[in-house]
Amino acid sequence: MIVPEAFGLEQTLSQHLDTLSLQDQIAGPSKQKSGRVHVQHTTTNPSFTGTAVRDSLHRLSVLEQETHGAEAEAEADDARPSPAPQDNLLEIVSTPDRGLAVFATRKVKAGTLLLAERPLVRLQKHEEDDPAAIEREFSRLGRADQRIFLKLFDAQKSRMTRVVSIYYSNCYNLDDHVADGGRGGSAVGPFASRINHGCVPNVQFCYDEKTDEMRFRAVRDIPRGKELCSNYDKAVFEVRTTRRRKQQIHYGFVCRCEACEPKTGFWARSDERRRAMYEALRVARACEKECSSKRCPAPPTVVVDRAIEALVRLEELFLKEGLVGVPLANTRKSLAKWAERKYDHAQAVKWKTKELEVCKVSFGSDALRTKGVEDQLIELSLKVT
Ligand SMILES: C[S@@+](CC[C@H](N)C(=O)[O-])C[C@H]1O[C@@H](n2cnc3c(N)ncnc32)[C@H](O)[C@@H]1O
Repeated sequence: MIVPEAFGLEQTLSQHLDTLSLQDQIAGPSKQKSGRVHVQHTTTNPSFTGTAVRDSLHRLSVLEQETHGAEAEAEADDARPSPAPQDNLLEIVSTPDRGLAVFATRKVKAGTLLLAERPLVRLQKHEEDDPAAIEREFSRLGRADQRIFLKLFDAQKSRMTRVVSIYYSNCYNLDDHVADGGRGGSAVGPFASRINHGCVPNVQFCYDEKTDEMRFRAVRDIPRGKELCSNYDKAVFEVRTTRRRKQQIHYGFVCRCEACEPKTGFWARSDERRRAMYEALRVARACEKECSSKRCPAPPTVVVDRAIEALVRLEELFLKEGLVGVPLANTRKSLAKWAERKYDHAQAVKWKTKELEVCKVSFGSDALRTKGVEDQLIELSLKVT
């Protein structure tokens, strides 16, 4: 995910999301630093369609068992531990129009941990803007890892070194996944870097600070042969033309997912749903502003009810559109907060329980956020008479 904040990009409605506690939606590789890079859609990947590409991936998680080469064995020293998913759930395939892509080799259930890998390169928050820091971390890699890194996607060809450009083309933001005072920053993972963007993502990124692992879980059931996609953008409520403009400017590609190039009546109405999401967010945001004003110590019932109505609508829209990961969790979190403001603890428990369900699926039971939600649920339950 990446770090629009860290790379000085426009905030637009993500500011609204902050207030609504919807801030940690972003989940994809970083946008290129605005003003510094002219991103063009180029691919250095081979374009042989439908061929599993395993040459550069011998040390990567899910393919590890079947692809250990002598060289990898020799250099596998500085070695990341084998990731949690041990069987070959995923494969990397070259596509004609979007470079390499990750596919499920068999049906997986929502909540399945698909990938867990330690970063090749990770930077602290204060270093992300510093090309010398990226070069330094790269130079500390073993030769095999350097080769893997240099084969990753490079979104641009000029103005910054290849190593720096590859870092910005593939890094995920870690800030939302660390405890206060934690290290945050961003990281590039060898396998994670091959996951493409989709506007209706089926995987959710999460970083585990304890194990230093980048993890991806299925947020819905994924059929065999389906591509895994994460959402690179926070702004899930934008319509396809806006998304496209941003994708072209910041990443240099045009998404052709079901929401961007609808082939059914249902997906043809995606923009309608996203406009309605935007409107619901706008109303909830206005209520938040009203309630946080100093002149309004206790929120009027009418405002609370308006906010809840808007957020319930938003929740329905997310479910309908299939945005069932972080956006849904954050909406339920906001609903629990508004129910509490109304002293309706039973409703607050209901929404917190629903938030917890999504967190377990999207982040896993041991994730920081999931554990935090569990604690909040216990506290809330004590208030229910
Ligand atoms: C982090 S890389 C993802 C893996 C990449 N396809 C590769 O070959 O390594 C990000 C780049 O992949 C391509 N990409 C990602 N999602 C895409 C999509 N939905 N449609 C077209 N290209 C996409 C873009 O070139 C983007 O800048």
